[in-house]
Amino acid sequence: MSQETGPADVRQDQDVDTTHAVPVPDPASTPEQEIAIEQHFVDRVYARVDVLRGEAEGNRDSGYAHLAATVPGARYERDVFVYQAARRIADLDSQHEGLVFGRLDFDDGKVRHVGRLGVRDEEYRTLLVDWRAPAAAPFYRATAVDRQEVARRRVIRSFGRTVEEISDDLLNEDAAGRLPVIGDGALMAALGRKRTGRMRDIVATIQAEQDAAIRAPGRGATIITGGPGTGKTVVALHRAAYLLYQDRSRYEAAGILVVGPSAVFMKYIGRVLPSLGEETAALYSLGELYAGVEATRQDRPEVAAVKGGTVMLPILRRLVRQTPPGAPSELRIVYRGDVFKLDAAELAAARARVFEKEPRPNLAKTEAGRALLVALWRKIKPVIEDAEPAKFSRDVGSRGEFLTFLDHWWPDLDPADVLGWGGDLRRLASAAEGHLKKEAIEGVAASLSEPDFSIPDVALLDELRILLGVKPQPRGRDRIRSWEGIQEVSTVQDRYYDRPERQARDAFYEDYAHVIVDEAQDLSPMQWRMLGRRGRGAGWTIVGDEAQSSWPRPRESADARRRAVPSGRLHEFHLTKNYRNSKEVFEYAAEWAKPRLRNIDLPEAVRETGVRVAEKTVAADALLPEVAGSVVQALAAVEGTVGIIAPYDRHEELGDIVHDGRVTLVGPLESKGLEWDAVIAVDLEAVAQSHGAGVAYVVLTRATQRLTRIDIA
Ligand SMILES: Nc1ncnc2c1ncn2[C@@H]1O[C@H](COP(=O)(O)OP(=O)(O)OP(=O)(O)O)[C@@H](O)[C@H]1O
Repeated sequence: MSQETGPADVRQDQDVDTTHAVPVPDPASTPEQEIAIEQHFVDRVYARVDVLRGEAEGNRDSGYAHLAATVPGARYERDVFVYQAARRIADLDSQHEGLVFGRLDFDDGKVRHVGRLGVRDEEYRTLLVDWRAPAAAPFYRATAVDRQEVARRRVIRSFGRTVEEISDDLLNEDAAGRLPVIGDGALMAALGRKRTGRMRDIVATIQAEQDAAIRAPGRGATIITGGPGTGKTVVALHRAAYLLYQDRSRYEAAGILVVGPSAVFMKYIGRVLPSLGEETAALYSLGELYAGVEATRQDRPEVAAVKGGTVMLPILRRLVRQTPPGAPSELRIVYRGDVFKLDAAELAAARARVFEKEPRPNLAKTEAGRALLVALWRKIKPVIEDAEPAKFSRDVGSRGEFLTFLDHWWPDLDPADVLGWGGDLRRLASAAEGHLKKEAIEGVAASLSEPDFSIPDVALLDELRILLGVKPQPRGRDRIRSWEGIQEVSTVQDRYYDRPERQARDAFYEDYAHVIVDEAQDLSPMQWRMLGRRGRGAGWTIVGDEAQSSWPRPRESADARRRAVPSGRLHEFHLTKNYRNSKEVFEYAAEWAKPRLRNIDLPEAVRETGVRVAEKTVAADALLPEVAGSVVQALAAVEGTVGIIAPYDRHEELGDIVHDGRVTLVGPLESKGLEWDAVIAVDLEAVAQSHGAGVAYVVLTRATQRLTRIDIA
């Protein structure tokens, strides 16, 4: 299928009529009657979608392309089906979230329904407007002050194909006698729902300030800031879906990269885009952006602070130039009856000459062979006066023993091996001389000698890939699927949740059209460099909250960010309402954080629960029973998830109490971006001491309903 016949054909714009007729409303109608009215409409949409699905299934077998080219109108059918229905309906069905979720009643009596995708009726008139279309904007933007001719906004909540609930918002008071108003606020209902451990889309309740950020232009850099729980993550994901809708051919062909802090976080957000009917973005955590590595280990904060800094650049450059372990220290050859040798110092000098010509060792093998021959020639020439350089080079340069020596002396280097050299204290000390203090060298060497890579190591590996000149691996076919027909639909879910499939492109792919960075305040300069490489020509969406930062040198990071993100137009948005925490939880967190964090950006929490934060202090040996008891209480008090956030050195001790599927135990850094209905925050002062007050503030702002803080006496 060609991109040209893509979604632009099925976009609904303001210049076409996107409203449709409905029975005249009865202001005295009951909730049940109103639900029945919406159910009737929802049934009609699904019936239409089923027809399209059936037709497409038939068409697939009888030569789709041919049909599309010859039958008038068939192109439209094909587009609707292949680009929208086939890709999305299976997802939407299995999400149990309604295809139709919104309705606008205008002052003139016309009605527009808004849904997860656009659907037209038999006569190609709009039945349902895609939420991303301009015609859907009033659903999110209209307010009592700026009504945009909207009299009533209705949120329709369904389970699968069944309408369950309606919630109305009357914007035009004068319409009260004409329109029924049902329900009490879709937003509050959504915020109060139990959490399942997977982030949900917010398509039915996007707020106006969020909508503006979602619909910002794709090019240039969009910066979204806001305190905890203001919806930065969820907005960034809706933005990805919006960009795909806006310019599908561009964003699908070149790709959108979404980067978040940890694998746990990527799993948490992994369902949002499919539930919006999109699954072609590549979702990577910072520990996964080097192909073949899935780092989840955190370094100790002081080690991470060194590894993430640009101080690593000169150190890596020196490391790359070191003699590889196991390289021979002497070259001997026999030429015309005489023995000639290059000793360790001469070999080192030859190595240095190679680097003068080509700094990337993996691209310098020919140069390395040449340097050895030149060094040998300098010895041979005075001894064998009639020797000819060209003949000498040919003879010696093609000998098996010479080539074998070259292979050992100048092996192809793998970034993982070279980074591993840093685990050798002597080697690292030599590379880091003049750049790092002794304790820092020892800490980094100890961490690099671990058997697995840590998250900060991934940016170092990526830097080494460039410094070494690693040849690009044959990339194979991009894992973007071609969506030629209906077969694709049956396994969308299976494949999506199969981890590698959320990574629609390989980790080294560098030509993204858009890069979305979440929790950007935590990116180290080395991580910015790694991301910058992947989005040289991209638009960027950068989302974060400085107060929640765990990176100790924000200026250095800001500088690296400026270099990574191409200069261009800047679009800035600031979100002001906290939708996650109850007022009680957030006020507690804010009071704790205010004296400890500068320039803190405090949003307003919109929801009250009446449940105050519980504080307990226990002796160290009583920690386990206290946490266990709090977990039991929390499980009884909330319907959804319970999170224990504890310093890493407590995990072994506390691991035993995690039996219930609703309970998770995470470290402070993994809690970033996540949320639970109830949170048990263990030893907050220790968290603040080792990771900084910003991370402790993160811990305090993860609970939607209940927070228990357990300190150690
Ligand atoms: N308009 C909305 N309608 C319903 N729920 C919303 C809305 N906006 C945000 N939420 C919910 O609020 C919670 C917080 O959102 P999100 O995680 O995106 O915030 P954040 O700003 O990234 O938070 P943090 O910086 O603390 O990690 C989520 O459960 C999200 O679904």
